[in-house]
Amino acid sequence: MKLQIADLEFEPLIPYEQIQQRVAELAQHINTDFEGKTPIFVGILNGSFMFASDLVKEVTVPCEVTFTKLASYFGGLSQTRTIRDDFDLHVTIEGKDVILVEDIVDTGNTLKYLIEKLLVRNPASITVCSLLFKPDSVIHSIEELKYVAFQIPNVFVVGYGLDYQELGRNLRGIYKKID
Ligand SMILES: O=P(O)(O)OC[C@H]1O[C@H](OP(=O)(O)OP(=O)(O)O)[C@H](O)[C@@H]1O
Ligand SMILES: Nc1nc2[nH]cnc2c(=O)[nH]1
Repeated sequence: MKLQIADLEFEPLIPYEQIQQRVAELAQHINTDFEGKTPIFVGILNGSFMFASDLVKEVTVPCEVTFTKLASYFGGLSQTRTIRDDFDLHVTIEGKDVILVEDIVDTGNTLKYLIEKLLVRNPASITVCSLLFKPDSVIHSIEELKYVAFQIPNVFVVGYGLDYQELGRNLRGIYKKID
């Protein structure tokens, strides 16, 4: 089933059921790895809102949940050089185990920026959990990236929180751009 979003066509890549299954598996890993701890999940808005919501529902260790907002694609297909820091974390992370929740790691630029910013606040640890990872696109490798639901090729995707021109975030599955 093809999908038109603004001027581009997309086709299905990952169905909703498969996403739910992998999200539950990642949460199980987190439950095991963070047993006895109280991590703080930090969702990176906008793209991570749906993933963060589904992920924390499967988490059974006590945890905090908060969000920060960064943007650099501004609805387009490729990254601009500027990272816009829309809103910062307003909770202290000193001494806490931070789990950053991303929808996608592409060049790694967003996470590099955010991790450098948060490290000076002296968290106990920083770990990254991302729904999608494009290994062929990485410019900055992120050693904190421990949990990945799906590795995908270097294609532009929308759905399940991800947008094209701010559209498509509400789609249940993930769709890839048709060339
Ligand atoms: O690894 P990178 O190349 O930095 O790309 C990943 C970032 O790009 C997207 O954000 P975007 O700027 O599109 O903002 P949004 O989450 O509000 O859609 C996505 O949510 C990641 O934060
Ligand atoms: N919507 C969307 N945002 C991105 N940010 C980095 N890569 C992507 C992508 O493939 N799709």
